[in-house]
Parts: sequence; C-alpha cells; structure tokens
Amino acid sequence: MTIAPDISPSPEPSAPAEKVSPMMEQYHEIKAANPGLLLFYRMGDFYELFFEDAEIAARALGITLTKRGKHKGQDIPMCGVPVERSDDYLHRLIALGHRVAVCEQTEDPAAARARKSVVRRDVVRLITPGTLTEDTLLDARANNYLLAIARARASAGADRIGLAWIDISTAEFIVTECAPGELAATLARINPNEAIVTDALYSDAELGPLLRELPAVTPLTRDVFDSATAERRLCDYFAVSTMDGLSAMSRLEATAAAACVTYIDRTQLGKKPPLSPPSREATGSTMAIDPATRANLELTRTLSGERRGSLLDAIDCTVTAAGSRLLAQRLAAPLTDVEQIAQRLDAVAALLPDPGLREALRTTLRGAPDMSRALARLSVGRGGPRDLAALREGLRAADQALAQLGALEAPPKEIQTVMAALRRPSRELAQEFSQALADDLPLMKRDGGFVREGYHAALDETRKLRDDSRLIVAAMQARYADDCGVKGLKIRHNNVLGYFVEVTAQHGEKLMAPPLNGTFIHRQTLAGQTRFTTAELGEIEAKIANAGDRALGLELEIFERLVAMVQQATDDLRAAAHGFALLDVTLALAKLAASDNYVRPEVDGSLSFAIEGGRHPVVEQALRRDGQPFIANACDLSPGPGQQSGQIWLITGPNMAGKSTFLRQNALIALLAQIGSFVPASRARIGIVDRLFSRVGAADDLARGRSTFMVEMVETAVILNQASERALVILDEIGRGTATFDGLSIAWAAIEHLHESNRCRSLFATHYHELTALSAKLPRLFNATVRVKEWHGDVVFLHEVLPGSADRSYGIQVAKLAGLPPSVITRAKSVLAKLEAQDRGQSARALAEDLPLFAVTARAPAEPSPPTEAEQLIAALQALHPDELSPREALDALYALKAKLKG
Ligand SMILES: Nc1ncnc2c1ncn2[C@@H]1O[C@H](COP(=O)(O)OP(=O)(O)OP(=O)(O)O)[C@@H](O)[C@H]1O
Repeated sequence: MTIAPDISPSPEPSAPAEKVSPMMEQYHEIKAANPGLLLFYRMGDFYELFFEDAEIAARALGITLTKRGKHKGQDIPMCGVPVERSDDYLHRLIALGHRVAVCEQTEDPAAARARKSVVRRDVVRLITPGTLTEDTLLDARANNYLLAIARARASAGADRIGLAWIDISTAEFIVTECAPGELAATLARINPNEAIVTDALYSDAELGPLLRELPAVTPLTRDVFDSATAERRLCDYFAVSTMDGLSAMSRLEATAAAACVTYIDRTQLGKKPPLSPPSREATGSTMAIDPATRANLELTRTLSGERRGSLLDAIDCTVTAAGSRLLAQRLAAPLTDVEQIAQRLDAVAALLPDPGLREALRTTLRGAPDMSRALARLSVGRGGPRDLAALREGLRAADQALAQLGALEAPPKEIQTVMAALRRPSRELAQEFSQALADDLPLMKRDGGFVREGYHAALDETRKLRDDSRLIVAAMQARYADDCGVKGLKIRHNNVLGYFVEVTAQHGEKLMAPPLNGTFIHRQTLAGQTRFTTAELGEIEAKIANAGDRALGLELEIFERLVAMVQQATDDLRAAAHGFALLDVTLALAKLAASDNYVRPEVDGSLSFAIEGGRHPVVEQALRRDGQPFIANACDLSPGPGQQSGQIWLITGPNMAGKSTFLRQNALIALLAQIGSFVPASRARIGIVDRLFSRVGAADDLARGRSTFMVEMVETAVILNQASERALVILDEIGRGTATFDGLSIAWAAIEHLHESNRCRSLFATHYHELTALSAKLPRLFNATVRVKEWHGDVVFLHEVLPGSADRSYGIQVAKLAGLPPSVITRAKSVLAKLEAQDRGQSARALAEDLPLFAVTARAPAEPSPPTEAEQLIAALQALHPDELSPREALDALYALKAKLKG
C-alpha cells in the first residue's frame, strides 16, 4: 500500500477576491507545509480534519462526514475525533499506512480573543507508521521498523541496493547491501512498517511493484537520498565529526542511513531520538528466505494471516515484549556463521539443566518492564512518570537476575554478554528513582502526584498548603464566627468572588458597622445573605491557588532532572534492556527444549543434512493438545559416499499421509538450528544452509492477477534459477495445478535440473508415481514413501517415512473419509480402474530410459559472440555514473569514449 497518492495536496489558496476566514487561512498554510499527511487540526476538545483529509479519514474510520462553512463557494467537508480518544483513531489510520500531522493550539484561546485574532497553532509532531514511540500505537511483541532503500546504478545487472532500518522505539539501527534480485527476500526479512524511497525507485518498472506491496511506502525527493551529503547528515545526527569511529558503512549504506535520520529528524520536528550507531549486517550473514517461503513455512503468520499456529507462536516461550521481539528478529534472520550459532546454542545448553534457576530468572524477567521503549519515549519528551518507574523496576530486576545468574559455574560467552550488559547502568540511578518516585504513578506528568513525599522539602511544604487549605479555611471560619459573635458565619468560594465570608442579612449590618468593618469589606448583598472579604482571606486564597500550580511546577522540574539523568545513562540502560531480551530468548529456547524434548543440533560447514527422529514443531504441539502422538521420522540428504553434493529425496505417498508435514518439518529444523535453537529431533547434523526455498501448496494470487498455476511456476522458477549447492529446497507437488502430463513433465524436468544444475539438498513430494523411475538414472535421487495400511478397504495412516515408493495415492479412500457421496466414490473407483489399466507407470519407466538427461542439453551454454563496437560503447556508457564524477573525470571519460569510437 502507498500513501502519498492517497492524499491530494492541500486545497489551492483561494483567489484574493474571495474572503477566506482567518482560521481557514491558517489551516491552508499549515496544510501546505505538510504535504502528504492528514492534518489533525486542534479545535477545542477535537481534532478536526477538512477537505480531502476529512473524506479519507471518515472513510477509513467510519465516522460521520459533516460540513463547515464554504470555500470557493463549495461546502467544506469536515470530520472530527475527540482529543481524549484520538490515540485509537490514530492507531487505525497508521495501521492503514496513513501519515498524520498533529496540529495543536499553542496559546490560550483567551489570549487570542484578547488580540482579536485566530488562536495560534503549530504542528507539534508527525506520526508515521515507521516512527512511532507511543505504547498505545505500538505492538509490544513486534519491532516497528522504518526502512530506507537507496539504489546505486551500475552497468547492466550490477545495480546495488543499500538498506538502512531503524526502530526508534528501541534505538536499533542496521544497514546492509543487497542485489536487486535479493530485495524481495530482504524486505520480507526486515518486514518494515514504513519504507522511504526516492521518487525514481518508487516508480521503477522492476522494483516499484515490490515496494508498493509494503504496508506503507513514502516516496521522497532526491535530496533525502543524496550520497554527497549523507556522511555530513549522519555526523550531525550523532554529533560527531566523522562516522569512522562509529560505524563502517559503504557509501550506499550511508546514503540509506542518512535518509533514515533525515526522515526521523523531519517527523520528530528536530527532536533527535537517540539511536545506536548503525551496525552493519554483512552480506550473506543470514539465511536468505524469500517471501513465498516465509509464507509457506508459516514462520510468523499462518497462511490465513494469524500468529496463532505459526512457528513463532509455537516456540515463543518468552515472558517479555522485548524478548518476543528479539525472538521474532532471530526467526526472520537465521545465521549462517557456525561460530555465532554455536555461541547461542552454548547459552541454551547452559540454562537447560536447571529448571529451578530458569523459572527463577523468568520470574525476575516478568517483573522487568520494557525498558527500551520507555527510554525512547523519555528521550523524545513523550515519556511519563511510569516510564521512569519502568527504568527503576528494570534496574532492580537487573540486580536480581545477576544474583541468580551467579549460580552458573562457567557461564558461556553469550550469558557473559548478558551479565556484562546488566551490570552497566549505574545503580545510583535506581536509588534516586526509588527515593523520588511515589508508589502509585499517574500516566501523565501533567497530572502530578508522582514525586514521593519526603523527597523534596519545598514540594512537601507547598503540597501541605494546598492540601491543608480546607483545614486552614475551616479554622478561620471558626475564628471569625467567634470574633463577630455570629454563629452562622460561613466561608465559601465561588469563581467571581473567590473565598468570601457569608452571613445572613440580619447579621450583615453588624459586620458593616465599626469595629468589624475594619476587617470585613462588604462585597455583595443578596436577598437573604450578605458577603464580605478580608485582607487575610485574600492572602490565603492567593497562596492556596498558587500552591497547586507551584506543586505541579516543582514536580515537573524534578521530572526533567530525572530525565536528564536518564539521558546521561541512555547507552548503559539500552545495553541492559538488550541484555534482558537476550536472556529472555535464551531462557525461552531452553524451556522449549526441555518441555518439548528438543536436542542440540550439530551445525557445521559441511553439506550434511542428517536428521534422526525429526518432528514438526507446530503439528507436534497441536497433536499433543489432542492427546495424539507425533510419529518421528528420519531424513538424510547428506552427500553419500563418493558424492560431492547433497541428495534429493522424492517422496510419494497417499494423500493425508504426512508428506507436507515431513517436508516442512525438515525445513523448520534447519531454520531452528540456525537461529541457535535446539531442534525437535533425537539427533541432527546440519551443514549451514545459506538459502531456504519452499514451494508448498498452491494459492491464487488474484490481487496480483496470477492464477494458482502461474504462482506455482513463478515460485518454482525462482528456485531453479537461484538455488545453489548450499541451499535447502522443499518442493511439494510441483505441477499439480495443470493437466496431468504437463504437470508430470514439468516436475520431471525440475527434478533433473535440481539434480544436475542446482545440486542442492532437496525434498520433493509428488503424486506422480512415475517420477520414482528417475532414481535409476540420477545417482543422488532417493525414493521415500509415507506408509499407510489398508484395512477393510479403508486406509490407515501410519505417518512413517521409509525408503521406497508408493504404488497408489488412496485419493478415493481419503475422499470417502471426507464424506463425498457414496455414489461419487463408487463411480470414481470404476473410472480409476479403467485409467490404471492403461499403466502410465510402465510408459514412464520407458521414458526415463529413453530421454537423454536434461542437463546434457540444458547446461551447455552457447558460445558468446564477441561484442560489437556499438555494444562496447553502450557498455562503457552504462558503466558511467555522472553523479559520482568530478568535472575533470567527466571530461576524461568523454575523451575515452571518443577514442573508443575512433578505434
Ligand atoms: N508424522 C506424523 N505424525 C502424526 N501425525 C501426522 C504426521 N504427519 C502428518 N500427520 C497428520 O496428518 C495430517 C496430514 O498431513 P499432510 O498434510 O502432511 O499430508 P500430505 O501427505 O501432504 O497430504 P496431501 O497429499 O493430501 O497434501 C496432518 O494434518 C497431521 O495431523
């Protein structure tokens, strides 16, 4: 989805002849300064939207569209949302990919009235999907990324893409580069909430459609992506004179990174949320998983879009939101570095044997609030007292966790990292917070009452005055009644007179006569009462009225002082917050390993893939809930003796036997191993997988105008074109979306290609039993089948994967189980009997012997002819990047081109 085209520019300024109200004039001015954003224009207790904004918001929020006045003779459409419920509405607009400018009244309306002009207003913040910090607008368990995408053009096919992504709610900042062909997988991995790109990239024929599928894309002008000023903008943001000491980045990565900080600067209106220095993700350091594979394997969402039932849901035993976010990040980006994976596994292994320690630590973590998000809010001035308390509780929890971790004899490296991180923040901060903050805290600092009694003497005194006002007035009333000898004398308060003394009319005379009239000043005579003030009452009144304001003022000062202390300690606090997340994930994986009986995988640089007793992590849990066992199965795709490449298993077997489950479980085991988790198996040895491909099931993609079969072929094409030896490929029923022989032929050729060209470890499930004949020709192709038993004409699923091939699909038996009418079942059986008489298997075996191997014809590339002069010139021109040339270099390049022409 995209936003910019949704929101037309503000209405044109009206013709001078037409009278525009000052308010509308102000509206237009502010709107014009914030193009592409919905303007929330504050009017009293409402944010109002006008013109197209109102129409968009009314449609998106389902609220009433009304009118207010006229503009150029036309009604002005308007809709409004109440300020106190605006978070709700903002949340919905942001979720739809809109961006909002919040415009507040910046002066007291009374002041404007006195000036006889419109209330001053200003945009106080821009809210966009990728730059949120408010808890109410964020999903606690997911990261909220803003992603900038920059492109460097190069000669044909060698373009590069630079990416930088930031979660300002947690300060994470990462950069990397990829090839355009890898962009889809990279976007799927990062899963940004908002992307910013140049106008050119946004409308690029090849990459534009990919970008427009993201939840929100904002095209921006070139200056934001200007590589020449990138370093300077980054330096400005981090207040350093060179980025060299902070981060090593390519020019392209720096361009994307600078675009991110510029956009943040703009949306936060100059406030600079603290960010970690950009950390560079080395190309190839994570397992590449394209969007189709992620969807097919249901990593974070099921195919129907829910978290429940996904792998993440099944393995997420974290107890904190930050832990849950980190686990999701790890799942999105499994590692390819053996050493790093081993470190994570060591940490899980260290926490595995002691369930008591694990539970104690998890209890501690449950009490540790989301420090990183509290920190981010405080640093952009949007934090409240509860954010300070979150840091206080976090530091307490850090001490507790450190004491508990002390029980580990030799903590492995990752746990040592956690411990070092938890030790970083100074404990004085925690002490100060404990002394300063009350037990019950208001959400907003402006509500006051968050500073603990006894922390600040002047505040205590002021509060006493405010709180004791009733007692003081009551005492005065008693004294006055006594002095005047008027029992019924009362001190009352209203907005006109403030505090005043009131007596019945019959006593009024007495107070107006000497000597009492020296003290009591007559103010008002009503039908039955007479009212007076006194100098003393006036003084007390001023004190009481000011006391409330002063108490709040003092509290706000204290708040700012505490926030300044936090800002000093931001890096340490952030490190501690990350330490908690790391600990939470490690504990969660240890708990999972213990409760679901997972083993530590051996991960190395080989091409092995040997799983014993493998299970599907999600299906196993689901079956367990129903009291059913999961049948464990082995899988070995490792190169056989004397072989250089991994094997392909061709799995045949009846419907419902468990083929898809088997395929997916092996992909998921590889993935879990490489995020550093134990795996659902009795033994697993996995040589690093650099890319995971899966083509499972079929779904129409009508939104993109592709039929089921087209989707299937597009995804298969990606695999056959891109999978290298280190990939793991899962193909389920390729070719089933078309006529039998077309499908069989495609599946046949695809297997040959995988075997001869890709040479990667693969699992291929099919109902085309004819394909099993291929194993006779392809030495690394291995037939396996899922066993069933036939019993009184019905089929019993055993879910055991064994060597060999199935002779039939038992489709009709499964259809019977599904409740197809008996007449249809009987008819289907007789049709099947006729078809089987034709014995397709026989002819396929013959075919396998007759056909020359695919590779022989397909792999020999045609000899390329030498490039012509024109082609050479074109290539030289394509290799030139005018933006990156000095005038001198440009001139030289021109001479060189001329020389080529002459030559
Ligand atoms: N190893 C297993 N142990 C226990 N139950 C299993 C196992 N594998 C699969 N099942 C059960 O069998 C059901 C069907 O499995 P699956 O979808 O993998 O079959 P399939 O062979 O791919 O079927 P089809 O060919 O019709 O697509 C699963 O939903 C699961 O409940």
